[in-house]
Amino acid sequence: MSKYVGAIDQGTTSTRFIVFDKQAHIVSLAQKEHEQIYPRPGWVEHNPLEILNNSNEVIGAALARANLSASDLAAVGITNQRETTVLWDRHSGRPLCNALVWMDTRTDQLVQRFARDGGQGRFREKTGLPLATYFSGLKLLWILENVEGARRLAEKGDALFGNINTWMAWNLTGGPDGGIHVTDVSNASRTMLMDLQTCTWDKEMLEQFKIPEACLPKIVPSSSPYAEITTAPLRGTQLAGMLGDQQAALVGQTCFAPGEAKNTYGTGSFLLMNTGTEPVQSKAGLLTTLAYQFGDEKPHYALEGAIAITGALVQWLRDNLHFFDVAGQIEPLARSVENNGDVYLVPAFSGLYAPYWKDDARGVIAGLTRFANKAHIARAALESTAYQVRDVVEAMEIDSGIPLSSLRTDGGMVVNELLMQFQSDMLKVPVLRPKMIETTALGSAYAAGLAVGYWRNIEDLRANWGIDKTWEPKMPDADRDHYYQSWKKAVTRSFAWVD
Ligand SMILES: Nc1ncnc2c1ncn2[C@@H]1O[C@H](COP(=O)(O)OP(=O)(O)O)[C@@H](O)[C@H]1O
Ligand SMILES: O=P(O)(O)OC[C@H](O)CO
Repeated sequence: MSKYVGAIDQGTTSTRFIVFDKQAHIVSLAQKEHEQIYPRPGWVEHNPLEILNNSNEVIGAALARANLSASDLAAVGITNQRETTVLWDRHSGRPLCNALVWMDTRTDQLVQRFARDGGQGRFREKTGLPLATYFSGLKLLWILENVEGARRLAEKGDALFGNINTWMAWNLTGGPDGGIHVTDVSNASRTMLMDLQTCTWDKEMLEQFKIPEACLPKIVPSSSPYAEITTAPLRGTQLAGMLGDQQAALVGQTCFAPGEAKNTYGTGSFLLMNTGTEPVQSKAGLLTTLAYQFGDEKPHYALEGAIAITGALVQWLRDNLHFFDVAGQIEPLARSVENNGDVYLVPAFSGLYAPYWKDDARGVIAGLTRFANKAHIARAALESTAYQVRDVVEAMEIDSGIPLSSLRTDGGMVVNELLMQFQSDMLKVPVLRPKMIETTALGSAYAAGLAVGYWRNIEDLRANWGIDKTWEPKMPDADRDHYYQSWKKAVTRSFAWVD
């Protein structure tokens, strides 16, 4: 048996390759950011070929760094930014256009069209998702309607649809020369085209959205020996795991029991609670989603509070307003003032996701006075993450009937101690940061490792989890209430901006 397992973590901002050992320690890691393309307000694109090149680069770099070769890996898993949509020519392997990123809002007209035709309730019951610009089905429809030749090729099966996991798997396993065209249940559940109960493409949804089945991948479990990788530098390794990144973090945090939950703080933030082997419909604005399916076991479901913009707001302060040069500098800047100076920043850049689902909301800064300065805005930006997480925690408590007793966290923002303390204060529960915060990559490594017997069962995985640091709530109730009520007021100011 080889010594390690590898994970390709293709996120919104960057691509990582991480090699893990059996105790879930990182043996090697390489990472590279890719370009964010903003052709118009509300549009966000990635170049799928750049992502592919970066992925090959980081795989090569991580292996070289630890002096490893493909034969040292028992298996490889993929985890990915979800919903982001690619359509490519199956003969040339070239994408027909840039990938439409999950936070892109260009499908707002399509959303309105289908909302007018009714169906919202029925779509939600089948797919677990509200009609919104977020999901892949309408992004694919937009490409079919707007990119020349796309529909003709897709109907003949000459153009293939995939989220980033599918795009990567196809390329890793041969591309035009026999690459597998598959997606796992967790990713498929974000297209709005899959029936949650049967885990198959839903004929009625395909018909409604006019999506030709010929371009769709086969839906497979999240953990299974899919195929051998045929391209260097991983040639000969089994591709055996595939999970949307937020579901992967749930697995990486070993939230296998109903009621167990985690929150990942990255570009956006995503709180997922395992609800067991039956889907639970949300009444409070959450998504019902596939969590994972290991081999031929029953799939597990989750309730999800998806927040579009959290870490992306830090990037926006860095790149668009030039407040600082690197993301980590937001913490000393925000700490340089005593509090937010009554400033609230609602980052509704892509509308508001859970629990509001307002496509027509846009960002606002509320409460500005002559007193407010750059540091107050930075502090308000960090705080907006914690308020948004409280919004989805409250919804989760309504839907699950389970009060949150503590929050397991991970993702790029959890190094920010000011944020972690404020989060604990806003939720009035302890916030836990595990020793391993690369839980997204770890989750897909777990899926791949389980498929080939590298780990025997989920008990092996649970044994690897441990806490690095805990933050306890210490803010007086009156202050907590003041902050959160002001936030709720600011949120209403962002509504109904787009006509
Ligand atoms: N010290 C920090 N404080 C606040 N935000 C941070 C900090 N360091 C990184 N970030 C944010 O974390 C995000 C990156 O997290 P990551 O989990 O790698 O994201 P993704 O998986 O979405 O690509 C970026 O949006 C960045 O702005
Ligand atoms: O790449 P991340 O970590 O920002 O995650 C993006 C989500 O998968 C979008 O649904």
